[in-house]
Amino acid sequence: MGTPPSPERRGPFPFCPLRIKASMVNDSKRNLEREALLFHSTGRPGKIEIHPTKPLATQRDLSLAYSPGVAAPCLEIARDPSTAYDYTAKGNLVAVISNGTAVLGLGDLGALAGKPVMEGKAVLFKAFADVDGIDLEVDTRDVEEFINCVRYLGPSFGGINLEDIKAPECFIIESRLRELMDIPVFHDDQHGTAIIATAGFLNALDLTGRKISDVRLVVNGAGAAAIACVELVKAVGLPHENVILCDSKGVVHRGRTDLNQWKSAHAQDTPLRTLEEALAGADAFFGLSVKGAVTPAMVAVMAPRPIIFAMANPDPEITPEDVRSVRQDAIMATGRSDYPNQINNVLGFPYIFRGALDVRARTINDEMKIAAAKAIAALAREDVPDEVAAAYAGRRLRYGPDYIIPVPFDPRLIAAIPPAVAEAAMRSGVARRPIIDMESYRRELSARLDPTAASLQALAAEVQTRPQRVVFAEGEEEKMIRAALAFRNAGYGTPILIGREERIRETITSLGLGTTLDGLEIQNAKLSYHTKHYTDFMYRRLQRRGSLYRDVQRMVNQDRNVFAACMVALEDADAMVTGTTRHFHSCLNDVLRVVDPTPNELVFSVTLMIARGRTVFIADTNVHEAPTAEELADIATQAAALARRMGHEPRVALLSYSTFGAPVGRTPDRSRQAVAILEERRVTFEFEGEIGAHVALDPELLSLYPFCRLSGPANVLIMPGLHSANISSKLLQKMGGATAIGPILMGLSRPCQIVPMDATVSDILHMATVAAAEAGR
Ligand SMILES: NC(=O)C1=CN([C@@H]2O[C@H](COP(=O)(O)OP(=O)(O)OC[C@H]3O[C@@H](n4cnc5c(N)ncnc54)[C@H](OP(=O)(O)O)[C@@H]3O)[C@@H](O)[C@H]2O)C=CC1
Ligand SMILES: CC(=O)C(=O)O
Ligand SMILES: [Mg+2]
Repeated sequence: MGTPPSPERRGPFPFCPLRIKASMVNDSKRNLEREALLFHSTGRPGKIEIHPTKPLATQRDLSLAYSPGVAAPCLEIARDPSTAYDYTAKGNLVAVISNGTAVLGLGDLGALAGKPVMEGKAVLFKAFADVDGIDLEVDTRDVEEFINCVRYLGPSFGGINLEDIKAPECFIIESRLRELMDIPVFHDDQHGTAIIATAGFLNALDLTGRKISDVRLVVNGAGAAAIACVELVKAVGLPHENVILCDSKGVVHRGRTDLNQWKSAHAQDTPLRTLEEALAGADAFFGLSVKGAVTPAMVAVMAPRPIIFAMANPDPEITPEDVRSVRQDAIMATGRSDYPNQINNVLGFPYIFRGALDVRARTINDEMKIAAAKAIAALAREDVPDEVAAAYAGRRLRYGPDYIIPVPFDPRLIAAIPPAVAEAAMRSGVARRPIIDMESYRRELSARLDPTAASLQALAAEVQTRPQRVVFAEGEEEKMIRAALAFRNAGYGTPILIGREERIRETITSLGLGTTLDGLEIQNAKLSYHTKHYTDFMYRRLQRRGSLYRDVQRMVNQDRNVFAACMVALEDADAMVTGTTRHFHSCLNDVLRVVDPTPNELVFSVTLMIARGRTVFIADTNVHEAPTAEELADIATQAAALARRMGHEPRVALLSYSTFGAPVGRTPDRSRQAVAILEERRVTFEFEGEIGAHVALDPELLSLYPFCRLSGPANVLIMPGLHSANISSKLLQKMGGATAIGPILMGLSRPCQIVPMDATVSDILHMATVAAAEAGR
């Protein structure tokens, strides 16, 4: 590793290029599995926890939340059950209920083993549609026992999302529970899948110029998802005789005596017996069965411009690569997020329940399902706004064969699907609380979502299209190695680990993270052929700042941060990340010895805090102990620019303990002067101060100051000093349960990021991505 590369490997990036080999693909799969296990087990095990929405700190709180006060809402609800929606969480709460008999396409794993999927669905409910989901795993395969367990849960929830229950039991369970309960009961694998598949199908028909009445569809799988998909496409116009269904025994035909009533309803009088025979000349294929059920030879004989939706999870019936090997004219979709056209019920259930809950629908009927399918199909045909396209950079998000369905991180989904569902519920008479003003409902829906997830996704996508060489300075540390491998596997570019190759290799092997170093680069500072060049560079910088040549030589040889920063400064790498073994300031000093600040910018840090669906940018969380008014104005300006880059229209508050002059003091003066400087600079973002955090974040308190120039609660909080910024962000994390992204180091002329010492692998990966995105701009 320490020898110079051969001349032909020199160039803008004089190191080994990223090579994708079979061993890397296997490693990547193994890494994903290991990372998934660590993801689920790190910190508090699992993916969800419950937060109270009311204070419970005093005797008074206790007597309101619990006995004796709680008696009042109990009596109100007893008198008028509909007030349960006013006094309890019922109206926004959905139970994700499973017995684990058809967990994804993995089969009957049982109730307990299905729990990670159900927790995942609960998380998606929250993240995409602000619905509170809770998973309930019911440990029985007996239909009656299952029904009896669920039927009495109605008072607790606004809706029931049944998940991963195999056919045919799921049909009986769902239809009986729908009769027994007066809240929506929705089997996601049936209807969620059917809605999304139908939306994609309508668009694929449109793009291939087919009329639904002429199309011949073959469906592999005759279980929950497949039967529901067939029923919905028939409901939108596909003739019954045009659909051939296959199960594990082949074509579902009239001559079979082993069919249940749900399969029988779709059986055809046909001589066809196998999937292969059925696919000859077929226009379209839906796979809702198992991995690998379809071969390239089968799709080779389909009609011209075939529509192929291989939706088994986690692995499709046939991969897009295998389809492409025989059919370049196919419209191809899978259930996965790593290929174009993801036909997955994640696009449906959060939003369908959002709409149904918001009108307190009694049920989710066919009108609501068809309205959802049409809304999704219509959204895909609309022009994709820049911020959505940016989140999937490198993918052509324009209505066409590779974009027949919106992408999951499209923030327009929440304003498009729930209103369609709610309107259909009102039209079909199942809405118990109709929405009068649809326009303001749409606005409310958009405001429910925080743009941070989409903007982080945008950064990741940006990096995937412009991969970068990122130095992971503490290259022998386990967390850094794991983050570097994740960086490589995500296609973000080449990670460069600083350290001894043998040590790094041993760690990778002992972690079971594969055997290949392909796509990774290792630089041992002591042996590197760069050392001389870097030492000369550093000596030029430090010779008049008290350093002898030998001091500088030792620094480059022994200090990984200095070596890594030299790589970045001299453009042997694009960005760096460090911080897990030394304190922030020590790392920052190392970096500042090598990398200059951007002219006219201040070096400081911003931390994004995400709590309860709201993001605030807090600055300066790490660098300036007592910023001057001028510095506060610079921090405000640079932080506002970052917020804007991340999809948030900045509303900057210069915080203090004082609000508009009360009480007076020296610290508020600095914030007030900073506001005056921003006024002079005629900046193009909203700002206000000095102002207390409680006022800046609360629209009601803000309304007490009608002259205040913030149009809504602040989202960029400029603290008067390091103590308040640093302490409040840590308090938010530790006591408020906020998620932190950062600190993001601002104002350096080359991208270098320093993670906190307790950073997780995901934190390091996030910051490497932030640094790489900055390098790519
Ligand atoms: N993309 C998405 O959003 C979704 C995808 N799915 C996927 O659909 C698949 C089925 O799920 P679900 O309907 O819930 O499960 P079910 O258990 O209800 O149904 C499975 C069906 O697959 C059939 N099957 C199994 N092996 C084969 C085979 N080799 N050839 C043909 N058919 C076969 C079974 O046949 P038999 O009746 O003879 O046993 C059964 O009809 C899973 O892979 C799941 O991940 C499900 C929901 C959503
Ligand atoms: C996506 C989903 O629900 C499934 O594969 O079961
Ligand atoms: Mg499922």
